[in-house]
Amino acid sequence: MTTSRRPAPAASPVPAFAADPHHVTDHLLVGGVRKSFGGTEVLKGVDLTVAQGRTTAIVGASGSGKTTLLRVIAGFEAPDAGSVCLGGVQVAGPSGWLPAHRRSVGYVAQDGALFPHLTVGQNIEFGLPVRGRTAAPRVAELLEMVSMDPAYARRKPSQLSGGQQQRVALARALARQPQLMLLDEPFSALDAGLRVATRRAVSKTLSDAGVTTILVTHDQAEALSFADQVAVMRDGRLAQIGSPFVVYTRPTDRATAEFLGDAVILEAWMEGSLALCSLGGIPVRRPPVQGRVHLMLRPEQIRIAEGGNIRGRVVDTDYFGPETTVRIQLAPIVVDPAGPVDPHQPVGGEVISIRHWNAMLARPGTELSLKVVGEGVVFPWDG
Ligand SMILES: Nc1ncnc2c1ncn2[C@@H]1O[C@H](COP(=O)(O)OP(=O)(O)OP(=O)(O)O)[C@@H](O)[C@H]1O
Repeated sequence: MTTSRRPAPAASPVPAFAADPHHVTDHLLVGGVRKSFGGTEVLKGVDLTVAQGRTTAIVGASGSGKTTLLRVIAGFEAPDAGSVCLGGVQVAGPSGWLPAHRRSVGYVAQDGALFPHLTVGQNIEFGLPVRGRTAAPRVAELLEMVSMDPAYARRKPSQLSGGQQQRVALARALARQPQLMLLDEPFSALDAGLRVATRRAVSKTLSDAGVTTILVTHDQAEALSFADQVAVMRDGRLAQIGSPFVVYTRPTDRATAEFLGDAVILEAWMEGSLALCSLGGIPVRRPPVQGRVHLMLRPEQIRIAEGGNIRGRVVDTDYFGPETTVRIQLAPIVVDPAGPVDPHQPVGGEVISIRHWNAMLARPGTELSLKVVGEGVVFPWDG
């Protein structure tokens, strides 16, 4: 997130027009959007579709272009190329431009950006058609929606914590009853417990109201739990778009796999639909290549199991309360010296990380047997 961003000039007075009628259930269509700042291309051709009333999380490393994309959708920046359609109307692009205030879009910035001279109540009223006493019940309702006591309405933003300010910013955005809500890391200032509770409350409020929502976040777990669809942004492009389950279990490349959570990555030899590696033959659905590959499994797919046919020894552990990360060195694979020589035979010995609930079970040096559940994903070998 950068701080000094000026609103985009109205690109042209050309009126917005109705787009392709086949896309009526798609609330938001972003097509081929490019945006540069001072010769640096920040968005390099972004395509994104969000269905009416659904929630998309855009996740990606700092500086990958998430906020810029949100600002283009909101109308605070004009794209250099490509288009944005909202509810079948082109609001940015070669054939139309609608300024931000006419897009029925709510936007909650990373820093909340409340008006410091107004009270909390007046900040929220800003989005309401009524003011003062008439607005009070609705202000109270909106504060409750973001888990705040209505008594806060009389305070100034400077008398609130960062997390409370963020929740007031959400309430102010909700007051306008936008059809599309853009949330730029709105929960990042909240502590862990409040963060989960506020996220649930906001998600429920928005989905009950049928508001299409886009959430930008750094937090992979937040993206996976909040959204119907996750879009992974990397270096100005969306590297993968899919359901949380699909992007987590079937990432399209190694960088996406590692960004979305812990991954066990092993050298393997792909033969048909089996990846042969130090963990045995792991089934892979629709492998993109044969031969030498990187195999990816999630740590929770590797279980400590009595009688499991993979042997390993605990190297060390990291205790996290409900679970412990256990680093295990896989046993070297013993090859029959009298048997045929197979150059693709795995050799074992790699160190992998798995998770286990019982920290006591996994003291360093303990010998364990393991088994793998489910399928792996493979990526072409890149050395
Ligand atoms: N108005 C601007 N002028 C110049 N450069 C900008 C402007 N807005 C964004 N950038 C640059 O574009 C790049 C992407 O910024 P952006 O804020 O979109 O990333 P982000 O993925 O949201 O990052 P973060 O997660 O840290 O907020 C950064 O290098 C940033 O410095």
